[in-house]
Amino acid sequence: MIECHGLQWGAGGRALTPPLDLQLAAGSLTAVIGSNGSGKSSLLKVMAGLDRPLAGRVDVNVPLLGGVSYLPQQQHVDRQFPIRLAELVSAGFWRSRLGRSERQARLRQTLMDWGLLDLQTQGLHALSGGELQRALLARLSLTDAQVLLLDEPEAALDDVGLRLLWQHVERWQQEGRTLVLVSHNLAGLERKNCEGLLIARSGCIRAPIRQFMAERQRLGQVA
Ligand SMILES: Nc1ncnc2c1ncn2[C@@H]1O[C@H](COP(=O)(O)OP(=O)(O)OP(=O)(O)O)[C@@H](O)[C@H]1O
Repeated sequence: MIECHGLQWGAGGRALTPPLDLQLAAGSLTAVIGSNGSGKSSLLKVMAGLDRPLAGRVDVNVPLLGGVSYLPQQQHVDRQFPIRLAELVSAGFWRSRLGRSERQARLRQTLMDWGLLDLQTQGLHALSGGELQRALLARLSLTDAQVLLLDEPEAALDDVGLRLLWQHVERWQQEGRTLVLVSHNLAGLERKNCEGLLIARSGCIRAPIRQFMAERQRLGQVA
């Protein structure tokens, strides 16, 4: 579903890792891990088509428009932008074929699912960090995209929010969607039994998260 061929990425013309060759199957869940500044978010942006690679290429076997959904880190959201929470979430309907009444029903249900119904008329500037994160995830959960790229989806969420997130991740997997998420929460990922991709200057390593946990001492800092 996602293939990287000799991929190099980075800022200011400086590649962050040696060339990466990678194949992620449809329906897979991959956690991108690595220390601060190693290049995880930058990799996700290249996969999402938001940044160009320095070398090599990424092939995503779905249309980039509508086939791929990207969850940014919330510091990239302009909180002064004059829209209400419900309008932000509704952006998930972009390219949807649902009619007006179906959209209204689905929006209401999604706001309820994420505990946001009472906040739907609130401006973005008036939301807490966790509320904004839930809204961004609610927007993502309205899309039909087959590829979901999530940059630190756990950020700012409380226990209830985390439970909702992982319930959705499970559902998206059952629906056969391909998920790539950036995380620093290795212990949490180990419990989900997911695949990892360690981003490091010396080279990227792909292995189950439990293996990274087991070899933490030998590998040094991995998240
Ligand atoms: N717009 C930019 N201009 C210049 N350098 C940048 C830019 N964006 C990122 N970088 C640099 O590229 C490197 C990788 O950044 P990136 O955000 O991908 O790291 P990360 O692994 O996601 O880090 P973190 O765990 O801290 O979120 C860092 O050294 C960062 O300073």
